[in-house]
This record gives sequence, C-alpha cells and structure tokens, in this order.
Amino acid sequence: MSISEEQWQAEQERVDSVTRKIRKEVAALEERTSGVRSDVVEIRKHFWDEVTINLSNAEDLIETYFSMKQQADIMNERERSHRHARMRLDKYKRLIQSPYFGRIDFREEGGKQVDQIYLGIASFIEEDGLDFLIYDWRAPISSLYYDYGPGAAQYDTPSGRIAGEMELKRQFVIRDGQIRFLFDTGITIGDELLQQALSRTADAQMRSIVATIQREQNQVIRNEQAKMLIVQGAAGSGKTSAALQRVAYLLYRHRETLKADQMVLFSPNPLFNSYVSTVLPELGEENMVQTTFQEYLESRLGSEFAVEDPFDQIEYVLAQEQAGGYEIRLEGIGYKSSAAFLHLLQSYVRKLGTEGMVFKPVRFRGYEVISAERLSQHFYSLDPAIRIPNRIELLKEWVLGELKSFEKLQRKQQWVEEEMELLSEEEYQRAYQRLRKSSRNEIETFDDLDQEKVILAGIIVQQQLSPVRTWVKCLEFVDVRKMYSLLFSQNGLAASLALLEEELPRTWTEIAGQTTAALADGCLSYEDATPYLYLTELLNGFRMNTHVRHVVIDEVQDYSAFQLEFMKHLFPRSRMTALGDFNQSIYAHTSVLGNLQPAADLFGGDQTEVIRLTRSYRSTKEIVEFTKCMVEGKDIIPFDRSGELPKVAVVDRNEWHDRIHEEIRQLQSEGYESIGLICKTAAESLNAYESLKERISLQLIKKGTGSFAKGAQVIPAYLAKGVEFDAVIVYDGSVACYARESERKLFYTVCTRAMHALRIFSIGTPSPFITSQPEECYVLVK
Ligand SMILES: Nc1ncnc2c1ncn2[C@@H]1O[C@H](COP(=O)(O)OP(=O)(O)OP(=O)(O)O)[C@@H](O)[C@H]1O
Repeated sequence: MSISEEQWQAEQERVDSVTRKIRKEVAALEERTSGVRSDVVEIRKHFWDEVTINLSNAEDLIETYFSMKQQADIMNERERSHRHARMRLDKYKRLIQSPYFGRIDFREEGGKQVDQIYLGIASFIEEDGLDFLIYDWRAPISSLYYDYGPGAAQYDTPSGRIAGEMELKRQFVIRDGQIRFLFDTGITIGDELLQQALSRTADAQMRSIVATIQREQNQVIRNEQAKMLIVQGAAGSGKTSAALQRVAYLLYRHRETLKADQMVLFSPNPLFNSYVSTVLPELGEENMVQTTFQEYLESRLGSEFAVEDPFDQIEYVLAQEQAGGYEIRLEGIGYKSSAAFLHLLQSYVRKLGTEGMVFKPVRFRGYEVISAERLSQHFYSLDPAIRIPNRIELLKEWVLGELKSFEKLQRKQQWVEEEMELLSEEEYQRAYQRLRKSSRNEIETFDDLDQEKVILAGIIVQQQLSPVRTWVKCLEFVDVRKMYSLLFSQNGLAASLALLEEELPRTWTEIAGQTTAALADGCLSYEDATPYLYLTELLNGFRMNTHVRHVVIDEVQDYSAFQLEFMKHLFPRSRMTALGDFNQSIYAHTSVLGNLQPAADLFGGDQTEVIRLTRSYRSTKEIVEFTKCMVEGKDIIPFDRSGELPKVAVVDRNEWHDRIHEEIRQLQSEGYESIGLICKTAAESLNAYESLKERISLQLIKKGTGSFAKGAQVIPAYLAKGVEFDAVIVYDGSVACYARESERKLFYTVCTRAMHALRIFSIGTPSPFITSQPEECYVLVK
C-alpha cells in the first residue's frame, strides 16, 4: 500500500521527536554512569581503607568478616547498577539510529480509542513515565505485530486475553534517524521488508531478525509451556535465528528470575559459536553460555583418554572407505549410539549391583594397602538395596577409614625415618610452621627430640598419603575403564545382557574386537565417549548442573539418544529447546534415523511440543527448488525471492582450479563478498587451499578455527553446518565424491549454505544427487 507524502512527513517528524528525547536520556544516563563508574573506581581504590582488619580473636575475626562483606556488597551493588545503566545506555544509543521498525494501530474490543504501538528493540517511555513511545518487541502487545495482519486480532497478557481490531500495520526501515522505507502491509506481514532483509549479502556473523519475525517463528519464540520444545525445520527456515530471539524473549519475560548465565547453547562447532555470538548483544542482552558437546566430553575424559572428536570421526567415515574394518566401525557407530546400547549398559549396571564390579587396589609406595578383592568383598557386603553410587560412597568412606589406620602404622616404618633425614631445612621449617599453626602457636621450638620425631613422622606420612586420599575421594578406585572394556572382551557378557527384542548387532564380535583394541591403546572413539561417561555416571553418580535453567541444542539431529539422555541428566532443572533438520543428519550415527525421535522421546509426549518450520528463507527460490528434491523435502516452501539457476560445470582435472579461480573472481565482481568453497573433507580443503592461495585471497577453515572473516573461505562440508555464504562453490560435486546414500544429506547441507548463488564443479560425471533433479532446475555447463 502506498504511503502519502504527508504520512511519510508525519512519521519522520515523530522519528525526529522520539530520537531527540532518546538523545536527552542518553546524555543524562551518560552523566549518571560516569558518576557510578567513578564511585566504583573509588570504592575499589579504597576498599581496604574502609575495612577494619583485626584477626586477634574470634570476635574480631567476625567483625572483620562483616566489615569486608559490607564493603564488598556496596561495591557489587554499584557495579551491578553500573552494568545495568551501561546496558540501557547501549540500547538507547542503538535506538537513536533506528528507534523502531513497526507500528500497529489497535482498538480494543468495545473501546473507542485507537492505540498507536511502535515496536523497537527496547522500550522507551515518555518523560512523564506514562506513555510508551516505543514498545519492546517482546512486550505482550507486540505479538500482535508478528501474528496478525489488519483485521481482528488478539494477544495474551499475564492477566488474560485481549481482543480487538488492528486498523493499521506499518513497517519502517530507519537508518541514522532517517526513514528509508515505509510500507503499510496486508495480511502477510513483512514481505517487502523480508525481501530486503534476505536480499542483503551475508555477514561474518549472524544478525537478529527482530523486524521481520514470521508468524510461525513467533510461535517458537514465545512458547512457554513446553518442557522440551522441538523445532523441526527445513534448511534456512530460521531455526537458529528464532531460537536466539527466543532466548532474548525469555530473558525479558523472566528478567527477575532468569539470567543469561543460566542459559546454555550447545553448538555444532566453535566456529558456529562465534558466528551467532553477536545476536543477543545486538538485542541488548548479555550472551548466554556457549559450548559444544565435545568441549564437555574433553573436560570430563580428556585426562584419561585421547578422546576422538566428531570431526575426526566424520573424516574417517567420509575418507577411509578402503581402511580395514571400515564397515564394522560404521556398524559399531550405529549400535553404540542407539537406545539398544543404552539399555544394554543399564542392564549391565543392574548386574553389577550383584556381581562383577571391578576395583583397582589402593596402593601406597608400591605396597597394596587394600586389594581389589577386599574392595569388592566390602562393596558386596553392603545392603544390595542401596543404589550403586551410594554403595560406592560408603565404600569410599570405608577406604578412607582404613587409610587412617594404615597411616598410623606407617609412622613407625623405616622409610619415614629415611625421609626425615632427607628433609631440607626449608621443608623442616615448613613442617614446623604447620605444626605451630595446628597447635595454635603453643609450640615455640622443637625441644624434645622424640616428640619432634613423632610429629615429623606424622607430617611426612600424611603428606605422602595425600595423593592417595585424593585418588580415593575422586573414586578412582572404581575401574570403569576395565568394566567398559569387559563388556566387549568377556565372552558372552554382552549377549547375556541384551534385551530379547534388542539383540546385539550381527557383527558384534568384530565390533567388540575393534573397541577392545582402541581402549587398550588409550583411545576413546567418539562413539564410545558418551556411553563410557554414561556408565561412569551410572556407577559413580550423576554430576549435575542445577544452576542452568534452559538448554538450547542446535543441530539436534546430530546427537545420539545417548547424548540427549545425558544432557537431560546433566541439567535436571532445565527446559530444552532443540532445533533440528533430519535432512541434515551428517553423522554416521544419526543418518540412519529418519526423524528427531530421540529428542521427542526424551521428556515424553505430554511435556514435548514440536513446531515445524517449512518455509525456507536463506536461499533463492531456484536454489531451494534444486535442493529440496535431493531429500524428503516436498513440504519445503521457498520464500519468493529469485536468482540464477544453480550452475553445474563438468571440468577436467587439469583446468579445475583455473575454473574455480575464474568463478571466484566472477562472483566477487558481481558483488558477492562471502564465498564458501565447500569441500568434502579436511584433506580436500587443504588441497583446494594450496592450489588456489597464490592466486586469490582465501581463508582455510579447520576444525579449530574460532571465527571467520568476510571473503572467500575454503571449508570442509561438516564445518559449514549452520553458517551461510552469498555464494557457494562446491569444490567437487562429482559421482566420485557424492554418491553413497550416506552422503546425500551431506551434499544437501552443502548446497543449502548458499543464499544467492550456487556453483558446482564436477570432475567428470556429476553426482546422482544432481542428475536426478529435473533438468530445468539447474544449468549444466560442459
Ligand atoms: N524472519 C526472518 N527475517 C529475516 N531473515 C530471516 C528470517 N528467518 C530466517 N532468516 C534468515 O534466513 C537465514 C537462515 O536462518 P537460520 O540460519 O536461522 O536458519 P536455520 O533453520 O537454522 O538453517 P540451517 O538449518 O540450514 O542451518 C539467515 O540468514 C536468517 O537471517
């Protein structure tokens, strides 16, 4: 709908007036924050002046404690208020540039007055404190903007539902305080604005979509009922974008009780973490905690094993077809990630409750203080009704008690005397100081030689036993490694545990052989890492994080049933939002699954909601039409934005890199800044990089790369998950590279990274995933 010049003029005047008011507020806030800042600096500088320190007796100690606490509280309070003021200031500064992006005129049912609601990234209130000049996009009334076009509309508030009539819906693009575009929209919201947003070039970092959130995405953002919200959506349907907006929404809605550090995002890789890290700050929120599952595994198992990461696993799967035992490993990966294996482990632990626990003997200076047999005997003498982790806890206490008796006996041993003679002056002094401290300064000197000996012996034994005690306290005496290994090496054990309907895989003996060999080498394959940790937790008790209240899992299709189960235990007080697309399951353990069932099963039907996003926003219509037939994508609806047809060039190996070089130059001259040259594996990426780097500026992305800049990137397919490029060049899309069924989803993932242009090079015959597409979907260049 066209806007008259007067309307435009009136809106610009409002923008001017509102920005003037914001500027005024910014100036006032700046003054206030600099005041608070200097307060904080001052308090920090004089912290100790204000604290009365006196440690002479218990009373003084208490007084000192309270004096310090009071001073620290004052400082924390000032720092908090400084931080809040700064955040407000940052938000308002952003509002000056672009105060709002939408307006709705809404008349409540039965009322006469029409309210004009302007929406922006934060609220801004008139000086009188009554009128909202801008409503935060997350306010209850703002949902009208995302859910309805002009006509009957309603929204929910904490005190009930409000219905009425939307009389106008207007969209703005305001930059530097100037209205650049103004549209009145009809039933489908934001198409003009969305067209613009999607036609832009890609950024090195993801952007917020606050101005153009679509109705179905709004359902994701504002859902508050589900304990587990699963968002199942096509490539480019805005799953990640909606989830990040959702985090901002939840932080706003529950700002009294929910803090950013109580929300965790599990990303597919560190690069993705950096890619999305700017969205929340752009919305004026602090970032949530971002991590990867691998980081967690490393933190738990890294000191015990060389833990394989998912990237090395996928490299093996993609590039080691010729290796001996390849098919066996693949079967092993599938089985070890399944619910059947999870049940097998549970049943193993039940059995261990009555027999088969393996312990490591407690040793000290080569001497066996408590043998493995005694540990086992004591463990099984405990009431079998007590859960295993609790029995282990009791066993630990018993061991510590035994160590105490052992310690006393050791003091008289010859080695202690020898150690005593070897004590340096410094060690001697240290021992003496420790002794003084423990006897509250009553000892002045070591004047009695015998007493000195006894005391020193005690200290020496205690010190030397300290690592053993720590070892015991960390439950290292429970030989989980051995028990996990036995599951594969002990004849008939696994078979006796498998449930009838969940028999062991046909090639169990071979899988078991591979696993035992790897474990013996100190290696833990990626597929073994979570089951191993799971067994550890079932035996030793689950380590939980009760602080976290919301976990967002991106690319959930890449997690096994095991890993999800694990996360649920790890964050027992947390809700979850899981985003996935089963058409992008690239890992061997999940590509067999045709759906997101493991995620759906996690909390059960009544606590789980599934929202499907079928519209794809990232790529042009041509790219979506080309890619959707590669997978089960008949429901995917492209957003109506046109571009060129994907181009497939069949080339000879000797002209290959010249042609790619030419293509990159060509794309750059057409204004595409971000270009992804996507290869199948890391080795292929390195080859591409080495062959092109002299001719063109390129960045090689490896699994450890933390962030990526704008420009041309060479990247292995599995690291391109979740990110996007103006143009994608597939390095080699030939039948030699992508033909196996297991590579179909990888190829789909690669092609769907393109926003505006897709070029595929093929050395010889193109992949069947290309040639099976209708001819009119792409251009073939020979
Ligand atoms: N409502 C929207 N307004 C503007 N842009 C949008 C909207 N929804 C999605 N986009 C854009 O579409 C692109 C894809 O979004 P996003 O990465 O969130 O999708 P995804 O479903 O997580 O994709 P994938 O599964 O393929 O990684 C991004 O550039 C995003 O900004």
